[in-house]
Amino acid sequence: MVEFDEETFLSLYRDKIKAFIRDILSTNLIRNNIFEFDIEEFLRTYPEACEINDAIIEHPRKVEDVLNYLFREVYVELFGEDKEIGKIQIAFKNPIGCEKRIEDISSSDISKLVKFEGVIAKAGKVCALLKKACYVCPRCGNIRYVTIHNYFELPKIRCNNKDCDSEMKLDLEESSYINIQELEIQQPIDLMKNPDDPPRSIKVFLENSEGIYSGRVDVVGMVMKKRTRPNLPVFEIYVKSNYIKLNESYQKIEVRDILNNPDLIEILNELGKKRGIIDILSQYLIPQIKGYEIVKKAIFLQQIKGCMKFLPDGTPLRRDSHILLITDPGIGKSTMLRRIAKLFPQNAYASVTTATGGGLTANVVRESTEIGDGWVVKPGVFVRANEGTACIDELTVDKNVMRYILEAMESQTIHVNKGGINVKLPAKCAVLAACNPKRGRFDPNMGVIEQIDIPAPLLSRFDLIFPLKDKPDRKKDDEIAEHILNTHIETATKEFKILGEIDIDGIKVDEGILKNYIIYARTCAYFEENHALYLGDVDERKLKTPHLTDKAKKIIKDYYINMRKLGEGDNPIPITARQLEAIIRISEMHAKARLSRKVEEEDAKAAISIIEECLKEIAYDPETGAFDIDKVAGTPKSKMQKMDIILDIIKELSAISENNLAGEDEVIEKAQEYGISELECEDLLEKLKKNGEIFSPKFGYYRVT
Ligand SMILES: Nc1ncnc2c1ncn2[C@@H]1O[C@H](COP(=O)(O)OP(=O)(O)OP(=O)(O)O)[C@@H](O)[C@H]1O
Repeated sequence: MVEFDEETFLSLYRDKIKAFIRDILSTNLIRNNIFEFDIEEFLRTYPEACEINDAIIEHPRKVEDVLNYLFREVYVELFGEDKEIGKIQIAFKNPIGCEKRIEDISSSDISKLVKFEGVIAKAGKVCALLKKACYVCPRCGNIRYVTIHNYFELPKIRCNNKDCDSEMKLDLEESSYINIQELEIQQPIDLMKNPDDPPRSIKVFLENSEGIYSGRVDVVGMVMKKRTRPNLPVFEIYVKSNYIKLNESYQKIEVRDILNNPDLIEILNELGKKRGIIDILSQYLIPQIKGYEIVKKAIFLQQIKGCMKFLPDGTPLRRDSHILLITDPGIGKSTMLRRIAKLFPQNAYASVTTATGGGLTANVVRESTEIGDGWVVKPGVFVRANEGTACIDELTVDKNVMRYILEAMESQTIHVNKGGINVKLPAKCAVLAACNPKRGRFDPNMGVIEQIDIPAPLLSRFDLIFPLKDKPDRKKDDEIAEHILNTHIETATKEFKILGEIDIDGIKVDEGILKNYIIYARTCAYFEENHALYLGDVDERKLKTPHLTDKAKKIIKDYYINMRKLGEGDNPIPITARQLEAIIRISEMHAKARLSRKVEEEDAKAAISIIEECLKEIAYDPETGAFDIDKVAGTPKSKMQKMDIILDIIKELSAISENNLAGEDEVIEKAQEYGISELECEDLLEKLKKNGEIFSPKFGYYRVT
């Protein structure tokens, strides 16, 4: 390491640095007591001063002290003396050549500047850190201000008056403090050399923090060491930082990569023109699973996401479609979910068998921390999947967990308020959930909805619900067996056909092209008008996106009106506005998936056919032989009628009884006159009790509320 000589440094860079600081101070306000020294910007202004970057990386603290001193000179020249100036800190931004993976940060980096990317795995409370310590000499009254760099040991300061050498005392009242927050940053799986290794993490002390609790971040900081035990020469590594930036969303970064690659754009645009491109790419999305074409298509469209739309007041409309797979065992649901979770860094997988409610949403727990009172926020899967897809397997194994999932899906934010930490974390993600039926396998003699062990409020959150039954079918079984055997042969011989790249009219499509196509479509980057936005500062509100044509709007409206007609009179209500919005969202996804500038008839028809595929499986009421969307909301029309009959029976019996109560046996006996079996009557009584429509003041007796 080249030694740092302050004299030489000042002689080389003093004037350039002061001029650079003066320019910035003359045009920018200082936010949050941080002056960001943008190294890239400085080198663009003074390209001949390139060694300064190495000096900063090798000796960040010494250069920071010199810059602090020069900053103060310029500040006083421009604005005069200011007692607040002592609190202002220098933050290094955009250093060049010190990017590292978390797993590569080691003792050789101690006291050096590093830049790394990671996901916030834990975030403590924002506390106050003694930054500029005021020391007073008890003998001669001399005062000294000392910047504290090492949090774990306060320096012993002696008086520097010529005839006094007393040890000075710390005056906490006159010292100045800054915010500090303890974070644990975890290496993202997509940046791991070996994704199967346990992810590495590092402790970061963020100075001047405004409070950051989740997200993927870029960190620039100095590697420090902290003795693990007083008399042991062993040190723990951590990073002291005052520059942390929420990573730009992956879409923006990837779009830039695409837009800077004209050949790739040409391939993607060509693909968008191919007939049946959506069906082809949907099948290629999950190559290891044979069949379930419409499910894979819905999952592919879910990855494309709907159009970003905002109300006049700036409120974003939900553009994600939530999908639920309810399958017999061994269908391949876990394989599908894991495949989607691995597709993009912002997609995440969790199984309710191992996750807790907090693990899925966010937890505030007490942990051993270096600073603060130990309360830390641990973002869960929904927060980590922000802007992506949360793949939740075995959804129904824990009823308590479903309550957490409902909140996340309704508000797309996770609110945590515990241990003095009160924050809202973003969880704008699509949900791809999967579970088995109530009894583990579908019973062909019961309706689908009765076999779904999910509370109605959560069930109705899903735009698309696919019950996948494992019915023996010679042709299908033959195809699946052939497919599984071939994929196993391919993985053994490494000659990939099914799992390898595909050829679409001469265009070779591999996983990379597929991912780029999805991002290209999802972000509407195929609109030339959006290129400038993505190459500059992206403002989603200004993005051009496809919109419904009149013909598409008419098709959707006619479908909705006709389906609602089925609900006239005493018929069950077949569809609600929520399904209408789902059709709009899926139509937009379909248009984007073929790189269309408009949502046209074919998109509307495709969306309706997907919705119909679901409705016919889950909202079909065998008793009435019609669609009944209330089945999804929990009570089909025919069941609603039966509940009304039971209520009337209880009212009649209560009116003529001495104790004004209806006995269960009489209710069951009377109900049989209306064709309601004993078992069903007991089920209906339970439902009515749960709805609070009846209550039981005495065991075996009921009264209408
Ligand atoms: N249609 C299919 N095509 C190819 N492989 C399949 C298909 N269905 C199941 N498999 C294979 O069967 C195995 C079981 O799949 P998986 O574990 O995803 O089933 P599952 O639906 O999650 O089962 P469970 O509900 O019991 O968890 C996997 O190796 C999967 O690749």
